[in-house]
Amino acid sequence: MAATESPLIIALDYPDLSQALALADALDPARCRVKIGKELFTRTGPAAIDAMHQRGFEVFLDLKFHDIPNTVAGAVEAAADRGVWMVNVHASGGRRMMEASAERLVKRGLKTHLIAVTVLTSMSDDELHETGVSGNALAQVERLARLTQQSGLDGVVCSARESASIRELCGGAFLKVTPGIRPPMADQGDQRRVMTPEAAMSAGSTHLVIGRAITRAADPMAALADIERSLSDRA
Ligand SMILES: O=c1ccn([C@@H]2O[C@H](COP(=O)(O)O)[C@@H](O)[C@H]2O)c(=O)[nH]1
Repeated sequence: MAATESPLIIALDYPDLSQALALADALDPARCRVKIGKELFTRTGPAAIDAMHQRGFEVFLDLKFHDIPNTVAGAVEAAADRGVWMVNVHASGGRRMMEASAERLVKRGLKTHLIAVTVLTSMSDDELHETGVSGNALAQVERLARLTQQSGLDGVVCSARESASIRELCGGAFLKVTPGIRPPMADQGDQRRVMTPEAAMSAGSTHLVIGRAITRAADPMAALADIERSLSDRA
């Protein structure tokens, strides 16, 4: 499997494998990675991962594990044994959960990147307050990013609006994987903390997760090409 230099990760949020494969077969693993999330994985199980690997893609398995330390460490190990490039947990699961997961990968010599979700990009400050968090999203993302780094993980999932702060706080090598990416004029949908691809890269995101802006476009490959062009114009 060839590693790509591209920051783009395409979210394959489909209800069946055939739709995911139809897009994957049009994509080039040298130009992007793919993300398998809860919907596709719950429908297909590991078959989706294996199918993407057979096509040469590096896979981000986005199952956002959140459970007791022993359970999450076992799930992370199982994902890494499947050969995925990246897997994630919820940072709000706490230090012991994240440490147990990171230590399990080190103990087994598994190279899968382990990152933690801070505050979902669909959440506004008001929605966050409803869950009992008193500060705003930025303050909570910063708190959880610091905890994630101290726990030995490789980076976080955050919105691109927080990337510059997290770069400042945790350094450039710490991964900032940012969903909530919307090209100019694109429908925001259920996302609340969004940014354009160019602005996200300028803010310090290391990877951009893009789903519906490509998968629901009338011409997904043209939508991808537009995004790539916007990023190369910026460089
Ligand atoms: O905070 C988060 C964490 C994960 N996601 C996932 O990213 C994609 C985004 O899809 P779009 O269609 O581009 O909005 C999706 O798979 C989410 O599960 C996120 O959006 N926010």
